[in-house]
Amino acid sequence: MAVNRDSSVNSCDFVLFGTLGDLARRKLLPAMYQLDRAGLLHEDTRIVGVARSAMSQQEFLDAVQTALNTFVKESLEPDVLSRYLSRLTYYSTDFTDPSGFADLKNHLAPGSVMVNYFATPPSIYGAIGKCLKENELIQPDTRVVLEKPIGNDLASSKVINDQVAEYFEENQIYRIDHYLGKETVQNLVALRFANSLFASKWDNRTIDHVQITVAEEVGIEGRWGYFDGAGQMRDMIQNHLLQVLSLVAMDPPVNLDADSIRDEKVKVLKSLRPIDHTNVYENSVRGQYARGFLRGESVPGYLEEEGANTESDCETFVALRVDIDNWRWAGVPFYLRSGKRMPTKHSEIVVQFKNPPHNLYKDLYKELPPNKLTIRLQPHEGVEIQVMNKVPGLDSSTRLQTSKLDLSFSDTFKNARIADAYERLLLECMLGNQSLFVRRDEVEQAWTWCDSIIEAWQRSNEPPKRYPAGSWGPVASVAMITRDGRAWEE
Ligand SMILES: NC(=O)C1=CN([C@@H]2O[C@H](COP(=O)(O)OP(=O)(O)OC[C@H]3O[C@@H](n4cnc5c(N)ncnc54)[C@H](OP(=O)(O)O)[C@@H]3O)[C@@H](O)[C@H]2O)C=CC1
Ligand SMILES: O=C1O[C@H](COP(=O)(O)O)[C@@H](O)[C@H](O)[C@H]1O
Repeated sequence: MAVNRDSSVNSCDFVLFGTLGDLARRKLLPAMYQLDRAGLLHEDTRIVGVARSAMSQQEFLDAVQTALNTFVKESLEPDVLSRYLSRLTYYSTDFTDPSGFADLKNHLAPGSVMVNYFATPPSIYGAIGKCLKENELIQPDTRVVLEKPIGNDLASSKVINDQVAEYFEENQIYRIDHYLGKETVQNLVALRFANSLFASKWDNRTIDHVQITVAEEVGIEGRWGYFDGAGQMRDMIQNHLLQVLSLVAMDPPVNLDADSIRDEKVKVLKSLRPIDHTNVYENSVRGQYARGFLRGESVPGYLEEEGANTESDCETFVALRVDIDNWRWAGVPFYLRSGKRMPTKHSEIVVQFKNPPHNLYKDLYKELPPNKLTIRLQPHEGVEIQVMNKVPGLDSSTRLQTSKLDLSFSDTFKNARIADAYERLLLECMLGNQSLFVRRDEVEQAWTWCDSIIEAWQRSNEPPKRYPAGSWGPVASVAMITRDGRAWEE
């Protein structure tokens, strides 16, 4: 059943800064096409692509069509394509030159809400804000969408947030974490709060521990320049994994309003037990992939990637044991791991429940296999519950077996298309709903916690542990969880 809310999108001027860049071509322009195809763009909505290169309108349309041909999975529908292309205009300027913005208003429709998407390096967010302001292009209903990373640490994130805050109020700022746009991540909230089965069993009385794995098969995809200055901690943990953890661990929000949800998420982030030089060895593992095999093919190690600097100690894998020091989660560890060049792309949350207080089947099992709730984020999106069952039969002694209640999205919601995360996020932004976007205090709290770990790693001066590409990371990550008498879900 649909949540009752006004989903009609007002007409927007969607102004895409960095329209010729990788993100715009791979994700944003295709996502807008899909929204148009689904009838979710107002007929007056326009898309203004802004970039530095001089280019004619026709050359721009050709470039967009090439991007759509390459990155839209379905074949393009001619009538949708022509409607979509007719919404587009190209505007060329340097984003740091206010005089270059003088004509931009001629591309905007009076009465439309202006949604500015900064698909550019964060270092120029402030400069673009200044140019918009000086050209009187910022109204109270104007919005701005910011891409990650917001900074490289707490200090630099504050600088970027301060720069943007000079021109936009917090209720105008939409910070992207594309994991929040994934269907399965949104389903987490529904699963937790629309089912009494879970709502009443979601704390340290029933749950033993939680695992969150985001494994990527890809390496750094030619992005050495960016990635080597970031590493997996900043690239994935600081944002995506901590956002997922917050949704798993948060208390029930008062309602589904953006700030109600974000208030609860930030409380979780504030309750994360700090990891610093005193406890970093027990609670963290850093790894870096070496040459290995993926699907039978030899793949290069991190230090052999294009653009590589052979000295780099940058991590491509992180495993963490995280404690949440609050009433609900005291004594329940959350194990997080994320890495590049894992055997397969595979992201999931596993909630492992405690065993019943007394084992009636000790003749069969010294310890009963635990109930597990697995939320498969991607691929094969779905939810699975591991339960114990009696094996049918007239045997004199009872036999038990673990089996799975499997709610695969593709089987359950037949023919439902799983929208790309950016489609959902762009739509919500045009609707003016900030609940799937990250508030400033969340970003800064996440940085505070991650900075302490990064600092402890730097202080220890220990290089990351090597793991062969195509494996599940360094053995030290297995040792970390085994010390607690637990095991990673494989
Ligand atoms: N690509 C991805 O998958 C992801 C990207 N991001 C983030 O999104 C943002 C954009 O990334 P991406 O698309 O990969 O980057 P690109 O470098 O491919 O694109 C950035 C665009 O910004 C333009 N630009 C930069 N400076 C100026 C300027 N002063 N004036 C005018 N144009 C300028 C560039 O123009 P020109 O070509 O003329 O230099 C380019 O078109 C970054 O913050 C990145 O971290 C986040 C998640 C994933
Ligand atoms: O933000 C990022 O995410 C991708 C992984 O996203 P997914 O949707 O494919 O799971 C990651 O590869 C990239 O390094 C990072 O910047």
